[in-house]
Amino acid sequence: MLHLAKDGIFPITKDKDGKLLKELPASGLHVPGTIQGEGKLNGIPSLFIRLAGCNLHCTWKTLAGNTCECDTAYAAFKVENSFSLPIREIVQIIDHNRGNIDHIVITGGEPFLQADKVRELCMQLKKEPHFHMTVETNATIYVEECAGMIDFFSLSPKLSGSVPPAPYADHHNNTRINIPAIQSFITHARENKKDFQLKFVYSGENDVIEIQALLRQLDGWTNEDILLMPMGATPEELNLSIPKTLEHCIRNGWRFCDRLHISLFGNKQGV
Ligand SMILES: Nc1nc2[nH]cc(C(=O)O)c2c(=O)[nH]1
Ligand code: SF4
Ligand SMILES: [Mg+2]
Repeated sequence: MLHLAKDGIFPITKDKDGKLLKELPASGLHVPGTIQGEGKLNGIPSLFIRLAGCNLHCTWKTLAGNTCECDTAYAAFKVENSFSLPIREIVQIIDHNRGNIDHIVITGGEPFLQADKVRELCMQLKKEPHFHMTVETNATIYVEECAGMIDFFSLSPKLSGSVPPAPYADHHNNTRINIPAIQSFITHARENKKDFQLKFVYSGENDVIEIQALLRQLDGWTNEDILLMPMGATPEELNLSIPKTLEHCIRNGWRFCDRLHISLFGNKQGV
C-alpha cells in the first residue's frame, strides 16, 4: 500500500478497470497526463503520483510580506482526504492512462518517507515498456535501495526562509538540511550516470548566501544543476518574485526554474 494525497494519481481519465471517469481531469484537457512544469525536464508529458505526508512544515514570507505556506500543504502537513492504494491498483491506473507518456513523477509531501513502497512501485513500473522515474524530494532522507530505482532526482533542500512559526519551527529547522543525504543523492546520480537538479525556492536575498554556502559543502555539481525557482502558487505571486529570481540566476550562472503548470493551468490541484 502507498499513502496518497487527495489528488493521488493525476491527471487521469480512466479508473483501475479502464472505465472512463465521469469528469474531465483538473487540467480540463481531454487526455490523461500533463507536462512536467518545473526543472530540467520541463515540458515533458508526464503522469504524477502525489504521496501524502512530509517531515517538513515549509512556510515562507512573500516579498509583499504575506505568509505563504507550502503549495501542497494538503499533501504535506495539513493532510486532507488522503487514501491508501495497493501498488497493483496504482500500476493498473497508470496502465490505463499512459497513452504515449513514458515519464512518471513521484512527488508529495516527501516520497522518501515511504521509500520501501516507492521502490516496489518503481520495480513494477520499470518492467517493459518501462517508465522514466523522477522523484521530487526535499533531500532530507536518502535510501539507497529506493534511489536505485529512480532515474532523475529533483532535490529541493529548504532554506531558513522556509521556517514556520512555533510550535513547528524547531523540528523543521533541525530537519531541513541533511548534507550527507544531499551528497548521497548527487554521488549516486553521478556514479550511475543519472541526472539530478538542486532546485531552490527564492524567497529573499538571504537565500542566495545560504545556497552559496550549501554548495561549498557539496561535490559533484555544476552550475547547470542549480535551479532557482520563484516563490508563489499563483501567477500574481510568481510575478512578484520573478525579477529578483532572474537577476540572481544570471549573476550566479544558475538556471531559472519556471513553474509552467501554474502559467498553463493556474493554481489548481491535480495538474
Ligand atoms: N505539472 C506539474 N509539474 C510539477 N513539477 C513539480 C510538481 C510538484 O508539485 O512537485 C508539479 C506538479 O504538481 N505539476
Ligand atoms: S518539503 Fe515540500 S512538501 Fe514538504 S512542506 Fe516543504 S514544500 Fe511542502
Ligand atoms: Mg510542488
